[in-house]
Amino acid sequence: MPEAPPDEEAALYVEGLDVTYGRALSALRSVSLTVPHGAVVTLLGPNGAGKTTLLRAVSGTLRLHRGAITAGRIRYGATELDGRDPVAAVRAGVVQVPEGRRVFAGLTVDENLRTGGLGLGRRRPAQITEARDRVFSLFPRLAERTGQAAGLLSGGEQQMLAIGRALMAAPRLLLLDEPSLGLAPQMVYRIAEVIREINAQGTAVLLVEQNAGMALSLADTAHVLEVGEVRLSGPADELARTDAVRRLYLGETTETTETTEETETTATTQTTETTATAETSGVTHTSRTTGTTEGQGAA
Ligand SMILES: Nc1ncnc2c1ncn2[C@@H]1O[C@H](COP(=O)(O)OP(=O)(O)OP(=O)(O)O)[C@@H](O)[C@H]1O
Repeated sequence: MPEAPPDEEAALYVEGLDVTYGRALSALRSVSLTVPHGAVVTLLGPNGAGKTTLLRAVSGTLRLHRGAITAGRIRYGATELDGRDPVAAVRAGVVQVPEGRRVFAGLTVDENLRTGGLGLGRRRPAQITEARDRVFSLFPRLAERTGQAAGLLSGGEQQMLAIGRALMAAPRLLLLDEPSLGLAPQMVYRIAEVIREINAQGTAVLLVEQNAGMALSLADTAHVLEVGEVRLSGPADELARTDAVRRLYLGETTETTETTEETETTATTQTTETTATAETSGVTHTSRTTGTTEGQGAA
């Protein structure tokens, strides 16, 4: 067994990150967060908030989408990640499962899995077998369908395959973009179980999810992104009790709860010049002064 890295060497640090697409579109502003070794961290937020952009920046796939980091930094342990080099991210142990279950429809399950971890260069056959065994123990259905074309799998099975392919690179940090999207409730439950299992085996997870209930039940820490900025951060269970999250992301009609006495910065606050943060019961609200407010519902 390789020696486990010290915690800080297997943690993701995003510091003051700005990302733009093209010349004009600012998608992220001053975003900072950490994914500690072995943790599950979730990003919530409405459509267009910048969640996928953050995952792309970390996985080095920004340039493929004509995006670029214009300020701030990302590092995984000692490795600097610049948003432009997916191979560097994979080599550092950071692998993304993109939204939309992208599998190679014309290739078999086995061939799809073999494309996982290609950026790692030459690996010993034993390492590949070990990675495949891990995938098959998590997803026995894939083991039964190794010779089947991926395009003929159900939506849930394709999602399993997409996650399985990422696991073939033996990531220490897995980036998951909307893994439950469009799946039947039973399959959503299964995917949640799998995420828990992957994490229990020592892989940290940065999870983007529209299904906030599922995401908050899995995560240690949660951040709410709105219009490119982190607006709320804290332990997932505490965030789940705030009025803003209950109303906007968990679909509840809220009355003020016993646990949240603070004035909330809701999803409706926009724009800004100076930043103020207030901490109450572990939840950090980041609000911007001089802002206008305007309704903006959750997706
Ligand atoms: N390739 C691109 N080119 C230009 N603008 C983009 C591109 N990808 C995303 N954007 C814009 O960047 C902003 C953030 O988008 P992003 O997809 O990161 O948000 P999101 O929170 O993941 O939303 P969703 O849940 O809809 O995927 C949006 O305004 C979006 O329109």
